[in-house]
Amino acid sequence: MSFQAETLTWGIGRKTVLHELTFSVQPGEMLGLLGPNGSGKTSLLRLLAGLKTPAGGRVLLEGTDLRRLPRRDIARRVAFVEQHAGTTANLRVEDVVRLGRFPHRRPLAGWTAADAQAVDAALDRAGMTAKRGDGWHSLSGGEKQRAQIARALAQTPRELILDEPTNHLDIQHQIGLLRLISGLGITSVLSLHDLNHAAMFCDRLLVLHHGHIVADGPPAQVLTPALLHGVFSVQATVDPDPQTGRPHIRYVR
Ligand SMILES: Nc1ncnc2c1ncn2[C@@H]1O[C@H](COP(=O)(O)OP(=O)(O)OP(=O)(O)O)[C@@H](O)[C@H]1O
Repeated sequence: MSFQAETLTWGIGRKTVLHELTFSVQPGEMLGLLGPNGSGKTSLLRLLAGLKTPAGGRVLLEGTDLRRLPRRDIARRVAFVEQHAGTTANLRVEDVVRLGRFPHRRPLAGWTAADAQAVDAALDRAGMTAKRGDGWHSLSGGEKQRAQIARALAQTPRELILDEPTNHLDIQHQIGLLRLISGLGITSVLSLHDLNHAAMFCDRLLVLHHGHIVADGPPAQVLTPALLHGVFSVQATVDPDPQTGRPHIRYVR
């Protein structure tokens, strides 16, 4: 098992945001996290990345409670692309991507050929090689997003967590990014708002509603008209795509 959440609960002040969530993520699986605005997706992703501490229950990473793992050990294998991640420093794209190597570097050790190779490969996979020398502030929103993804890939993670990674991307780059993630062969957990994209690429979908898991399974099992109406308050028909057999949603206006 990559991640296991056991009766995971988190809240802020008196408000419980996530209610006793139990689920697991298999190694190599691409898990899509769906839910309306405010349903708790970002909170859950931050708990999985060890950036928040559960109020109840726990998160296990390959069987070990995240709270027992040093931050650096987590960073060596789990990469997190946050929503609105950025930097105020005037760094070049390449410098931002190089930050992904930090958890792998030993104190006083220099920059190695393996570090350079990981950065080059990450820039290439994220389609950012041509922009590597550009200043952060000169990038468009979508380019910043892809540079953050390159930073995460430079970390050579075994688990990749992404919070709405297709935000700000044009359609070509949305599809390209989801294809890239699904082709990595590593465990990934990502929140998405485009349900058809989730159906096209994810192995499994987990749906949150008011901080509760209301569905967990393969896309064809999860994305039913009843769920779309009950959770997302939309009328839609769902048919299997003739080529892939995966569900395709048509919304009713
Ligand atoms: N630091 C915080 N302070 C106050 N409320 C918070 C905080 N973090 C989360 N919440 C609340 O928890 C709930 C879930 O928020 P979260 O950002 O996890 O939802 P989400 O599903 O990612 O939403 P969206 O799709 O809009 O990004 C919201 O009601 C939010 O206001």
